[in-house]
Amino acid sequence: MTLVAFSNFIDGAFDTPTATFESIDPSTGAPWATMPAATEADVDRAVEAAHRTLHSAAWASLTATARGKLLVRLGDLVVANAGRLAELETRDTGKIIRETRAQIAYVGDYYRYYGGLADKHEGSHLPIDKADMDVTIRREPIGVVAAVVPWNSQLFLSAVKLGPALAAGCTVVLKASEDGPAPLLAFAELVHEAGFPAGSVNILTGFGHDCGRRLTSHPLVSRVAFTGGPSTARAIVRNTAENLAYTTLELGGKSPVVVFADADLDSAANAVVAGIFAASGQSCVAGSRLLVEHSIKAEFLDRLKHKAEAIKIGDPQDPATEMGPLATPRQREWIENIVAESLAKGGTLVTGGKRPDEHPHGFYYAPTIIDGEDSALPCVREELFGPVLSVLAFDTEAEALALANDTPFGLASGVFTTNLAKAHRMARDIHAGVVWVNTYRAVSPLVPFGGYGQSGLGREGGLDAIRDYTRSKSVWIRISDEPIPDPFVMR
Ligand SMILES: NC(=O)C1=CN([C@@H]2O[C@H](COP(=O)(O)OP(=O)(O)OC[C@H]3O[C@@H](n4cnc5c(N)ncnc54)[C@H](O)[C@@H]3O)[C@@H](O)[C@H]2O)C=CC1
Ligand SMILES: CN(C=O)/C=C(\CC(=O)O)C(=O)O
Repeated sequence: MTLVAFSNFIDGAFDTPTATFESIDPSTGAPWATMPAATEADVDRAVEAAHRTLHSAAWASLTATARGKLLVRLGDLVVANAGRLAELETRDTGKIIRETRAQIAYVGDYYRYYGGLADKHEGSHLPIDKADMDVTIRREPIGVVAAVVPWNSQLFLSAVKLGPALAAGCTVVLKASEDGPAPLLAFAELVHEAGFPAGSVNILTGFGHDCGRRLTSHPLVSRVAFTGGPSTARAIVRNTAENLAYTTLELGGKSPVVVFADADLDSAANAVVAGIFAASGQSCVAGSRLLVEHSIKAEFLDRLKHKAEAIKIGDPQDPATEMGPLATPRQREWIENIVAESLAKGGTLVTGGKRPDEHPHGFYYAPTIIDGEDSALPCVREELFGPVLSVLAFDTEAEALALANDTPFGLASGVFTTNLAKAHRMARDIHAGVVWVNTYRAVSPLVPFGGYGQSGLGREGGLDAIRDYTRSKSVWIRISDEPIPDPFVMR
């Protein structure tokens, strides 16, 4: 079978790669494409192009309004090409087509949102406490941005970086994950078609230890926007010791979903399924810890077991499929090891815990529920990034809250109750960047997103994200005609 060949997009052109690697279709386990493995020299060319463009007359002459229009155009192109990009993402990552189509069509709204904001983030004029001075604060683009993303939801996770970065007037080098990079390399064609000047957006893929390391430590990079795992985040922070780049980190989670006895249990069960089995659990916000009130535990687990066992597992390109494979064999082995260890240490398997017999090829893993009853079990502590739900029970609201916060992570959470006061108390007291009440896994370009603790640093989405791609310049203008008084004291 002929493999489809992809290229890096550097300085406005698609390169002939010097090194390549094969990309595997997770639903078959067979290679289907060759991807460029960006070398350190490729990274240098991309960063130099971004830096040159940032300081070019062409970029400087693009007003914020004009940049905004380019972003809106890019959003429109993403929507128009959502079907094609979705097929590529599904092929390269195994994420089901139902989800990739819908998610990518919505990604268009992220570019439109930041396009609209491009000429609305303003500097300020200060009511300065000195009569002979006039002080304004300019907000200037921070510089060249290195955006580094993982393999799940790559178009989405790129949009929350590229959108505010370009709106702020930065130029960007975006590194797609070495796992499933096809949709981002195809997205580069749309950047080109939208009319962004050569060098303003560069997109490449390669491995973390050389391409990622060089990019995030490059002396011409001023800003790193990273999404990925906590151990990679530590490596990135060490890399940025070289360039002192301002860095934001969107990391993993072990998000609790708290179901009280007074909840609408049908709705809660659907939300729990959405939280842990959608995207085969490969979501940073996966609701991987179910905390359920003791009095309804048996009934609720029974509902979940039936729903989990009814999930249609299959070809991710089939619109009827509800759960596809995991993205990589490495991911599946990690999950299998943690599940085996958790069962050996006393966890009770409610359902799943194995590769589905009817899918011997590809990296499939069955929807799995483990009744924990011990919050020290590895499946309760570790982020699995897979379709594995751990269940713990509580008797009181205080106990539910303590369990919810019993994790070094703090990305997302869900609370299911019909008691408004209880919902507000839980929303106030849960240590997480997002609390969903009577819903789960809802996102919007308008809403900031990010974690507490080991789940990261900084926020993406929403108005304030643009600010993180700017830095302030304070301009002091003396407006007195009198000569400067005593030169030996601070003004
Ligand atoms: N908070 C959020 O918004 C999200 C967080 N994630 C997290 O991402 C993780 C899963 O994705 P993976 O691809 O396995 O993550 P990963 O951390 O292994 O890789 C992420 C990216 O970092 C690059 N990288 C690896 N080593 C590097 C280095 N030394 N220097 C620079 N770059 C390097 C990789 O090539 C890839 O592009 C999970 O922990 C998940 O929770 C995933 C999606 C969203
Ligand atoms: C990051 N996110 C919300 O802002 C949710 C995602 C993206 C991801 O995990 O990659 C999701 O649930 O898929």
